Amino acid sequence: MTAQLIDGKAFAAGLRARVAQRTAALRDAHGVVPGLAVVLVGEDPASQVYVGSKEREARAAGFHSVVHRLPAGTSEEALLDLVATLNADPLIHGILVQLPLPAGIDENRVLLAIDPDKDVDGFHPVNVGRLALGQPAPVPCTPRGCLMLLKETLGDLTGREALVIGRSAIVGKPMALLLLAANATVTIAHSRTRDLAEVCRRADIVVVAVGRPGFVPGAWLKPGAVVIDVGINRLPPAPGEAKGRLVGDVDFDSAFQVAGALTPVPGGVGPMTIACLLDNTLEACLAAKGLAGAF
Ligand SMILES: Nc1nc2c(c(=O)[nH]1)N[C@@H](CN(C=O)c1ccc(C(=O)N[C@@H](CCC(=O)O)C(=O)O)cc1)CN2
Repeated sequence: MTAQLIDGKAFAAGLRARVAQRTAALRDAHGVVPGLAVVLVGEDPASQVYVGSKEREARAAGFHSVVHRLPAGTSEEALLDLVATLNADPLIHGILVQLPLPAGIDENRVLLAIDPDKDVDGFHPVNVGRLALGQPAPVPCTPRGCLMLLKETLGDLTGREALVIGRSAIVGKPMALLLLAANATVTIAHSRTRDLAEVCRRADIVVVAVGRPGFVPGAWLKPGAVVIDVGINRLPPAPGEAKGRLVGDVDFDSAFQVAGALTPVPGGVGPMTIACLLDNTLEACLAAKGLAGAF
């Protein structure tokens, strides 16, 4: 038996369509249009692609969509001024500063400047605290998308042994909190974890976010485990290729033989990130208008 492929691309398309429908209903009933501002500093090629997709998908959902593209040499103070302007803009309900920022800009200071109620990335310390305390908060988009795919695949996660490999603030830590809130038994593994293969073999759910191509081989997996691969790594181009292939943090071919279900790269977790961003923005807009839960 080989693994079921978890189609994040299709799931994300469905989520985007639901956001677009709710957005149209909100506009028709109240004349309110969700506004998303994305800030990109510098010319990182991958970030340019992601920000372009965010702009396009926000428009397609019926949002007021604004992108601020700033040169790499932008000062931290200028960026903070822009964030303050967006915080005060009543047409903007969600603000996202694309990461990574160029060296020399203090990422934590910038994220701290975003109004927590407009922080559709869920990276502000207030929202991190709310998530840790189980209070309503915007949830970081990638782990939120992973949780949706897990629930779609497994249903109730109660009592499942879940392993998160990676402890970043953007993926690993919020992922562990979300799994805990879903009543899974959660282990976080990282670069200092001893005998990772053994820890992995006990897990019903494995979420991998380490940024190392093919890091988890099929031999580490419990047969039937559900594997969520967050990694997006571009390999060097093979002879005759213009661009290298995209691969995940899981060795797909060997994992496919052992896992019960597995996300592909591309087409797994990645598309969920932008779909969840749209959903977080709509929720932020509804909350700002006192309409949470109404659409
Ligand atoms: N402020 C933020 N910065 C970054 C975030 C984030 O959530 N907030 N996440 C990543 C990048 N990211 C969105 O910003 C992102 C990554 C990947 C994808 C995606 O759809 N990937 C495709 C493949 C795309 C390709 O061909 O290159 C896939 O996996 O199928 C969307 C968004 C870092 N920065």
